[in-house]
Amino acid sequence: MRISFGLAWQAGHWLLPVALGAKLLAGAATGAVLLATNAALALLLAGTPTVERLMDALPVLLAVAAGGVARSVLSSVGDAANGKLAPRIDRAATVKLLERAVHVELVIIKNAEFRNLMSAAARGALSARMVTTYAIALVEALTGLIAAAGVLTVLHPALMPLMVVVTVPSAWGAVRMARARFTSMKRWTELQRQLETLSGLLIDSSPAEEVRAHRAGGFLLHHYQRLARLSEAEQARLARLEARTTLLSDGVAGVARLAMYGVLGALLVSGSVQMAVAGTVVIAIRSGTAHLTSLVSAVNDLYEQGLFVQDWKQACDRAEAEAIKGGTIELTSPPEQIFVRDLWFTYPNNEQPSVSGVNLTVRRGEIVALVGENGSGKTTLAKLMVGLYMPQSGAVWWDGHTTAEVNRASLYDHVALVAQDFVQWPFTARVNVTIGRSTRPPDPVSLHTSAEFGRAHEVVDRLDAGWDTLLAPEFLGGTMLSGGQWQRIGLARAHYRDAAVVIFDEPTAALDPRAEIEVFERVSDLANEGRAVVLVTHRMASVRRADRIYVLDRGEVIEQGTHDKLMALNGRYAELYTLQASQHQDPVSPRS
Ligand SMILES: Nc1ncnc2c1ncn2[C@@H]1O[C@H](COP(=O)(O)OP(=O)(O)OP(=O)(O)O)[C@@H](O)[C@H]1O
Repeated sequence: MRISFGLAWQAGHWLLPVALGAKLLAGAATGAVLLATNAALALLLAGTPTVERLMDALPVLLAVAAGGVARSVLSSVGDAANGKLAPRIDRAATVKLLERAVHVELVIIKNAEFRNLMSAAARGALSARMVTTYAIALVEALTGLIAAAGVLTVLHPALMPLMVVVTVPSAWGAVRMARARFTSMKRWTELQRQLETLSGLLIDSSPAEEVRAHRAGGFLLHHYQRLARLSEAEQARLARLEARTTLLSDGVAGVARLAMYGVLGALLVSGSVQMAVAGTVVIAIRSGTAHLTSLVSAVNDLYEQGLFVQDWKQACDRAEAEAIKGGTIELTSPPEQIFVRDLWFTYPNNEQPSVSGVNLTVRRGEIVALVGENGSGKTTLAKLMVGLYMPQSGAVWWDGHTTAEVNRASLYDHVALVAQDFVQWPFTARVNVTIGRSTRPPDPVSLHTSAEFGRAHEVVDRLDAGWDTLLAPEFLGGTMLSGGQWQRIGLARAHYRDAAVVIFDEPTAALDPRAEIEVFERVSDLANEGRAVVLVTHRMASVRRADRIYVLDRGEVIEQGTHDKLMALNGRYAELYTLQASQHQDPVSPRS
């Protein structure tokens, strides 16, 4: 509640005190209505009902009605204030989480444990508004209950215990069911997530080909049915428990109510209480029981949602602690050279380092190629070079400063990235390119040049709305691009970024041969224009023109030099190159 109230204050200032205050007064109004009811009954039941008696009681009856109206108005004011506040809390909590998440170190954001925490936190952000809503309901229920108990005590000291006796069975039933629902919900949530995953696989478009061609649908459906039956069994168990609990608590409450009427009768007969008081007692106990049930359910809901809010808080704190720290040195101009010295890097939870004792240099105007078999550490090394990961030992120097010393935002300003899994933004084609430099207003001239660079104009020319076409088939009016068409957009984006250091990580994997050759020619142009280009690729033919080639094996540089030098060495590079070249040269006889 403390966390949610903090958010509520930030998001809506006086809305929370207004909501709480209104509900508090609504609860107090319940007490006033009960007292007025008692007074009205006393006047009406003082003797045989006559018109005069009714007229005498009229002001008190009007007070009862006014009290009821005031209670409803106050309660509605509370609801309205909360209605305005809740979405604001939602936004405040979600934005806070997203603001922190966007600054978390890359290596942490990819960590599975952190990912779990983040998905729990996303749910927790929504729970923050619910905690406030339940807290407000709790205030109303608690004050209503206190008011009913207070009125009973004022009427006769023996009456308060009567209410306790009558309300305890209902409270017991409510608590028992709340606990059972909470325990069940924890089991049910896991099951529900599995069910959602399975139904997603059956409905979504990306696995659709394999679901059909490999006929995986039956297998998935079978599992869905099995889990759904488990979920049904859990719900049926809960329904049975609820029926038993309600029966028991209602039965005991019925007996308790009988006892209450017995005691009330005895008090009436002994003259300890008046008939009017007895009537008020019945109303007060009913009101008290209703408030108590709301109270128990509000406490339970608060507890349940509170756990999720704690997840949210934990994720926000963790994200803050794991934020990119970086140094204070601002890189105002691009580096002339990047050199890597005795670099070591191990991913969290991995035992083997992915980069071991690497030394390399790349200067502006050069193309440096990283080659090696799958998992040899090429991508990791490239990310270390541009400060996306921080080395555990050794350093990456950008001229005279290490990547650990500089302000990382100022460093990223000089980096363009065409990653293996570059993002297919669910925006228009134009935004998909200009997002490369989203801090500047879109520039049509640069857009045109960059589209030429990536041969993206050929893709855009064929789109119905050209640059304004939405590249997201999942939204209305959106269209779908092929893998190679997307890659062209990705290349244009990296070019549009206009950065001095460009990382190409398998930039042409999905391109047709003609486009691939053209792109590699343009990569050379980028270097000629004075950029430092790091090229990660398995296309051996395209690394021939690199100024230096580094061959990696299990995180280590095992060979380095120009194409000619490495071929003459007749080592791993020569082996990989010859292997790939022979695929195109060896005569192939048709299968008989
Ligand atoms: N996020 C990660 N968490 C843990 N280990 C990782 C992560 N990313 C990569 N690795 C591991 O680091 C090693 C090097 O991976 P990297 O992606 O750098 O290789 P690569 O040479 O680029 O491979 P490929 O040619 O297949 O793209 C691999 O063993 C991989 O399993």
